[in-house]
Amino acid sequence: MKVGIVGAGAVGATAGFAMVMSGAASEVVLVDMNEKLAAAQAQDIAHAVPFARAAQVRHGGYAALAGAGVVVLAAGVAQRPGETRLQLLERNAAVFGAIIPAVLAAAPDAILLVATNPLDVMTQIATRISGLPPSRVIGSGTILDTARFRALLADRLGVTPKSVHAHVVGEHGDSEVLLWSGATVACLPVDRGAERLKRPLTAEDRAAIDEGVRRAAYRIIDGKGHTAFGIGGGLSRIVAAIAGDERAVLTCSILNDEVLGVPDVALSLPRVIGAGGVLETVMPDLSEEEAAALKRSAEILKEAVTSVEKSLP
Ligand SMILES: NC(=O)C1=CN([C@@H]2O[C@H](COP(=O)(O)OP(=O)(O)OC[C@H]3O[C@@H](n4cnc5c(N)ncnc54)[C@H](O)[C@@H]3O)[C@@H](O)[C@H]2O)C=CC1
Ligand SMILES: CC(=O)C(=O)O
Repeated sequence: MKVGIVGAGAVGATAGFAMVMSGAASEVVLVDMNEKLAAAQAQDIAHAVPFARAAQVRHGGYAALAGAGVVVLAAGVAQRPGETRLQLLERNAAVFGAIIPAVLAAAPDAILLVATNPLDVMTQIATRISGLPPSRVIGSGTILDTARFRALLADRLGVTPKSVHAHVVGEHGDSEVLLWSGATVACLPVDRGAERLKRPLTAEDRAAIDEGVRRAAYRIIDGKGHTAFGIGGGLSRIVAAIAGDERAVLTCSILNDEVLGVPDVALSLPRVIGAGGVLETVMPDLSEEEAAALKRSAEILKEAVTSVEKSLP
């Protein structure tokens, strides 16, 4: 599948690299207002193709996106150390107002895959600006936070992350909700599995994992200025699910009609992803505490989107 990427910075370029190395995309086109950067990133990724499956990688203007099945939106500004994702809102909303009409003029049938932060609000804004159905405007959402949760739990339990089934829902950001009640390992609820693995989970372990997931981006940005590898892998995974019509269950963000009484809000829930984009949404069973936290997350996002809606085109 041909994939366009608008925004050839750290996230866009790493996603392109991951798609080429994993074989998720057969063609990658990078577009950026900084054409010199897009050209350099495309060349650099193209030089990895001999080590991967055959793929074409190039840069271009918006017209070069024609025929793309997915266009990743990774343009905009990133957090500075200490800044929250929601603080980026106004600056990145203006960027989407400029780029989405240009993307759709060139690739009207593409699924939009949003990476720009604040992720959920940008997904909602992209849905509104594009006029596409929510199933075709997908935010990477908590696919990254879910990966972080699985990685930290797996490390604590001494197993591979692929053997840990645990999800993060809600905002891709500070109010995200780790679903401990549904987490499993070795066909057992995670607490029982941990005991049988002789690595019981204490309240302190859970708190440390929660903090490790929720604060991961802040810590990485403090150390290296940005995050890119985790999200690059996550975007590539979503593209593979669409390209292969996999019906994979991934935690991604789309505009929901309603979440726990909060209307018209984009946030992440487990979604079935295939050729048409989001094919189904599966509301998980939640403990009372998790339901309250998810509702709070929806309210925070609704407040943020309402604050920026007036200035939208
Ligand atoms: N969804 C997620 O889990 C993650 C999201 N992000 C977000 O991804 C976004 C990109 O982050 P980075 O790649 O680190 O930033 P970056 O600054 O390295 O790249 C952004 C690129 O967007 C381009 N750009 C800006 N305005 C544009 C426009 N109007 N048209 C075309 N190109 C434009 C810039 O020239 C730049 O090359 C940020 O909002 C960041 O917060 C970052 C990590 C994880
Ligand atoms: C920056 C960001 O959103 C992340 O790494 O989670």
